[in-house]
Amino acid sequence: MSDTPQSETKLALEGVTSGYGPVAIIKALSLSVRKGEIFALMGKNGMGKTTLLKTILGLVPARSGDIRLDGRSIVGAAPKVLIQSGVGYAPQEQPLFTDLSIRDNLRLAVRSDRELEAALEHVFVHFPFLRDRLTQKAGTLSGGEQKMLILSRALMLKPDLLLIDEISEGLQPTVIARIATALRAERNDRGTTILLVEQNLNFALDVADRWAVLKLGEIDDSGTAELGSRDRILDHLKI
Ligand SMILES: Nc1ncnc2c1ncn2[C@@H]1O[C@H](COP(=O)(O)OP(=O)(O)OP(=O)(O)O)[C@@H](O)[C@H]1O
Repeated sequence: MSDTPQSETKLALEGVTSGYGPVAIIKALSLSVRKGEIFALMGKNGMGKTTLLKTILGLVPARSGDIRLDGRSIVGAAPKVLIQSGVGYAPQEQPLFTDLSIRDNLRLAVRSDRELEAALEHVFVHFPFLRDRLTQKAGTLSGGEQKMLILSRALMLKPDLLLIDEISEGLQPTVIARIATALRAERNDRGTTILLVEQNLNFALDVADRWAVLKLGEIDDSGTAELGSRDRILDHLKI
């Protein structure tokens, strides 16, 4: 997976090991994501997908190896600094403040009220329903609407690299289709690079250019999203 020329690489992991306490979850993993690419990382429960995203963001420290963004090492960088310099993160756990309004939840993603208005316009392009519901408490949104709000928050600072953790989990096909449209538009219009952790194979293969399967913290298989990928990935996801 390291055949990509350096000039076209947005994100490169080289021999990265990370985990919790003495336990290594990600094991000497190497992965490279090209600029403007949508890359789907799949794997069964507990294989380390979320840990990998958190390691990229610095929420879980890399014990060894290197992580490079646009060719520069980001190991040891503070998550806040990475987010302010163009990395968007839509976490799997519901990270909304349910008693706060939609506007206030989105306000948390930007540095000033001045930045807020322009950022809101950017997310309204993808999810126009939010425009009329800014004062509504986030906790009163449906599950699907909350996921769209979580994604909107990650999009507020117009990231160059978007890390998304199982956004499709528990969602109806119509909501998944809206999210797929938004992700394609972000990539096509702005060249955003997207690393997607997914269990929904149809959604992943619908939006992704390439995929990899993670097994016990290592890349078990990888390929381009094309006819034939489905059965190959399904084989890896069998219990
Ligand atoms: N904070 C933590 N402390 C200790 N172990 C953890 C912690 N978070 C996750 N783990 C363990 O790390 C392993 C990988 O978890 P991770 O959440 O990265 O997997 P995943 O592939 O994202 O799974 P899922 O698809 O179920 O979300 C699991 O065995 C999990 O129990």
